[in-house]
Amino acid sequence: MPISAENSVPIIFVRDVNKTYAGGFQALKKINLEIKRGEIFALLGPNGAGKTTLISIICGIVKASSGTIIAGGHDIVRDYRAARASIGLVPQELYTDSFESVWATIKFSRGLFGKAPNATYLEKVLRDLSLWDKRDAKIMTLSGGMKRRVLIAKALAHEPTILFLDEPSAGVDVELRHDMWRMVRELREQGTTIILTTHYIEEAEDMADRIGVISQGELIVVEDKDVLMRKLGKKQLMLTLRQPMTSIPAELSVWPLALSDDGHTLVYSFDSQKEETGIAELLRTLGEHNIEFKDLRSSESSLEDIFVSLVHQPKEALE
Ligand SMILES: Nc1ncnc2c1ncn2[C@@H]1O[C@H](COP(=O)(O)OP(=O)(O)OP(=O)(O)O)[C@@H](O)[C@H]1O
Repeated sequence: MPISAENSVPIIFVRDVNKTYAGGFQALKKINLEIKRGEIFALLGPNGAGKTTLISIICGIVKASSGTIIAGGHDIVRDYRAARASIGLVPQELYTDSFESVWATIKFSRGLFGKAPNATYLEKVLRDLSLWDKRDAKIMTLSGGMKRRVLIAKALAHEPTILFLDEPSAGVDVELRHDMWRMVRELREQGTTIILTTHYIEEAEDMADRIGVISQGELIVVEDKDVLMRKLGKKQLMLTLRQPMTSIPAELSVWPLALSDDGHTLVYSFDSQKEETGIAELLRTLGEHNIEFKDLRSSESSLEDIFVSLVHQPKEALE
């Protein structure tokens, strides 16, 4: 999407949002977040971290205890209808046991947001989701996967500029996942902003422009995916030894080395950001001590490794 003054303004502002549920549990702690127009933003976090709560607040389903949210230029409390009209939400749960047909349901959804009928657009949405043949079927007769497709069609029926997908891949088959991600990419190309939560971290690694990590109600990181991977990613060099070891020799104790349980592999962790990785010196030192290896390979941490270290030792990971 071309950069212009209009699309450089974030499409969602979340300011100092707190949420304490009726029982006294604080699910969100002072969340501040800006979502850029036209980006794919992945919100990651372990179970119960507060992802659905945050999405539900932005979509006006749950009320924040304090704080302000502007979505699509509208305050979500003072100007709820206008804010909500700019948002499409694909929720986690399937509450679609309706007697209505697929077509009637999405037509109704569009009307709810005050949009003029547009059969051509709705047909495209159904075709893109392979639902066109099912347009006259009653929703309650559809399979779980088909119902999920209907939820996506419903969310898109009023042509929202912001689309939320809450755990879109949970329990869906490969085909639907492919269709969904193809659509998401297409929507992004047309300028739609997409915010998703997912437990499939490889998916966020594939799809997202930026990543937010939420843990115990706090947003601990918001970063460009590539920057995050570069900044927090660690590399490892694995050396398969010619002779297994029972422990790391004392002369190598200054090196950050680990030995595999079977004693066959030495693992050297290094910071790929640094100019000096230390590999050349390590290999020289091994040679001096007649430690021979028969194979050598390197690996890079995945977003999943980074996510796990962030959630378990946020301070260490961010230092
Ligand atoms: N209506 C509610 N009343 C009280 N506590 C709630 C309510 N809804 C959610 N919570 C609690 O708030 C916390 C955050 O829940 P939330 O559903 O936002 O997490 P999540 O990150 O979406 O988790 P998951 O990955 O499991 O979907 C959890 O501890 C949950 O038990």
